[in-house]
Parts: sequence; structure tokens; C-alpha cells
Amino acid sequence: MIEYETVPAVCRHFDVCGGCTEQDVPPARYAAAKRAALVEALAHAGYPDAPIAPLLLIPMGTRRRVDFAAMRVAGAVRLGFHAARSRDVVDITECPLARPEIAALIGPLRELLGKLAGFRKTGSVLINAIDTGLDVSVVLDGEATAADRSWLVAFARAHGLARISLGDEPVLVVHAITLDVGGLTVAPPPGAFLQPTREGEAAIRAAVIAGLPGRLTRKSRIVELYAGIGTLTGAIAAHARVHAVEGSKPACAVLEAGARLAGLSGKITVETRDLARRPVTAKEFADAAGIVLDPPFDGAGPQMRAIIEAKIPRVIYVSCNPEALAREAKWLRQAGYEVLAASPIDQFAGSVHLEAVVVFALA
Ligand SMILES: C[S@@+](CC[C@H](N)C(=O)[O-])C[C@H]1O[C@@H](n2cnc3c(N)ncnc32)[C@H](O)[C@@H]1O
Repeated sequence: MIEYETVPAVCRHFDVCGGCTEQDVPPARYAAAKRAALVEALAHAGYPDAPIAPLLLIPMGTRRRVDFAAMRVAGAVRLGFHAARSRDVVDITECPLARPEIAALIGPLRELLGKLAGFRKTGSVLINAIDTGLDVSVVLDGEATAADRSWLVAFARAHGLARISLGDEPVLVVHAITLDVGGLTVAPPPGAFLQPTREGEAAIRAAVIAGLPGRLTRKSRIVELYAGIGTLTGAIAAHARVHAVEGSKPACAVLEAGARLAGLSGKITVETRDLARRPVTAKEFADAAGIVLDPPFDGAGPQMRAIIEAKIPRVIYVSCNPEALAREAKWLRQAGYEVLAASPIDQFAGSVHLEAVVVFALA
């Protein structure tokens, strides 16, 4: 039962599409609820008085990474997002959340999927907006035919895409694949993880850099866990040596190449490692001035034990899930860490999700 006045939703698919469930919440209430998610997470972890910054709002129309679901039902193609708590795909004609150039592809993509013999019942289309255009990766549930590939090539050319791929296999590269990630220029693989908005990414980076220990020297070393393609790595490397650890081999290759291109191979070392199976040990953290971690939705799990054992003076935790943050921050509190700063960032506009950067220091 809704107990407050709602405001008109900006999207015509609101209510059926499971994407942005909070669009009709009045702005002040929306912003308060988002910030409260971080307040509650940190209070739950034992930090009731943590210094929490105001919420950084990021407007609709800025999402630069969109993963559309597709379904063929009685011959007709549906392209959009899953309905709430359902595998059913809601067919959409607009997406005010996405950047306009991504939203403009919805109709043409639906038409393209309709022609593909390799698209039987279910599929998806992941779009990343990179510096040279849109990078589109189509995932089908059947074998793509030669004709399918020709359709993809024609589509990429007609819409001026940077690249089109079948899953992680590039089918046509039209423009050079480059993305500036604040200090490094990288070439993300098809479907690479990118922070959902440029604005959010910049805010995360700024909060991480502001949270680094004050007296870093050229010899200081920061260990960065879950580094991805290096979204934060180049910026950290402007202040210290960085050992970047990431589980995805292609992401590590991209990060390594970006570091080389920037002449930073001496400052940035990259390690491919599954941190769930083989966490970095307390001994390996030993001489680090700080740890930066940006784990997946479920949190860092088994990696946390060694972080706590290592007693590194500064731990900067980038979180996309306040629940996991609450759980793992509690262990940091029990180990004697205090919160120096916490920044809530509305990376997932219109949804209940929240991004946050929390800076912990050993008291
Ligand atoms: C939230 S993303 C952050 C990536 C990067 N920091 C960024 O901002 O783009 C989480 C990263 O953790 C990586 N990852 C997920 N599970 C992992 C594991 N078990 N071991 C190592 N890395 C993992 C993913 O590949 C992904 O790059």
C-alpha cells in the first residue's frame, strides 16, 4: 500500500517493466530513501554516526551500459527488460534511463533480431557506449548462420556502430575500440563491465582518490581488488604504485595493454586471480599503504578475512549493494576500523539500487 503522493513516471513502460520501480517516488523522498540505504547499512555494521555525504543524484538519460533481454513469442520479437520477479520480457519502445543514442536503437534492434535464424526463443543485446560509438554484443540461443552475420554487419554499418559482436566474438569492428577510464585509454572486450554511467564512474573515482592515505610516496603500493578493465587503476597510479587484481582474463589483458600504452607498466602490475577461490593473503598485502576493493554484487566474501588479518591502515570499499556492504563493514568495525568518509552515488537512477564508496581507516 503506497502511503505517499506519487509523481507521474517519465517512462510509458513504468509499472510493467521491472527496470525502474521508483520513478513515481517524489524527488525529495527518493533522494532521502537512497541515502538512508547507506545510513542503515553502516548503522547495521556498527557505525551509527558515520560521516555520510549528501546523495549524488545522476539524472535519467545517462545510462551508457544497457543489457536488453529478448524473447520470440509466436514469431514476434519482444525486446526490453524482464517484468518484476519474472522471466517474461516487457517489449519496450522507449527507455528514458538510457543514453538517447542507445534508446534510439531499440526499434532497429527488434527488427534485426526478427531476421536472425539463430535467435530462436531467448537472447539478449548488451550495449556499451564507448568513446568511438556504440559497442553492441548480441547473444543468441541458436547457431548464427552466414546470413545472420551479414545482417549484423549491415546493421553495424547502417547505424554507425563502433563494433558488433556475437557474444564475445567480434563480427565487425567499424571504429577503433577505445575508452578513456581516467588516466588510461583501454579497449574493452565485447560486453565488458563498465560502470553504468560516466557521471557515476567519475564520482566513484573522485571518492576513491580522496580516500587514499595522505602521505603516499613513489614507493607506496596500493592493492586494488576487482579492478576490471582499470576504471580506477590509472587514477590511483597517479598517486602510488598499484597492484591490480581481477578475475577476468580479457579484462586483465585490456588493463595491462592500457597501462603499457600510458607508459605506466612500471607503476601498474596486473594479476589474473579468482579472489573467491584464491584470495590475496594477509602476507601478500603486507607492505601495502591501502586496499581498494570494488567487489561484485554479493561482496568480497572469502577475500574479507585476509583484508582484516592484514590490518592495512586504509581500506576503500566501493559497493553496489548496501546489504553486502553492511555485512562486510561489520567485520572491518570488529577489526578496529573507523569510517572516514562515505559517499552515496545514485548510479542506478529510478531503481532501489545504490552505489557507495566508503573509506575505512584503522583507528
Ligand atoms: C563491480 S565490478 C568492478 C570493476 C572495476 N573496478 C570497475 O569499476 O569497472 C566487479 C569486478 O569483479 C570481477 N570479479 C567478479 N568475481 C571475481 C572473482 N571471484 N575474482 C576476481 N574478480 C572477480 C568482475 O570481473 C568485475 O570486473
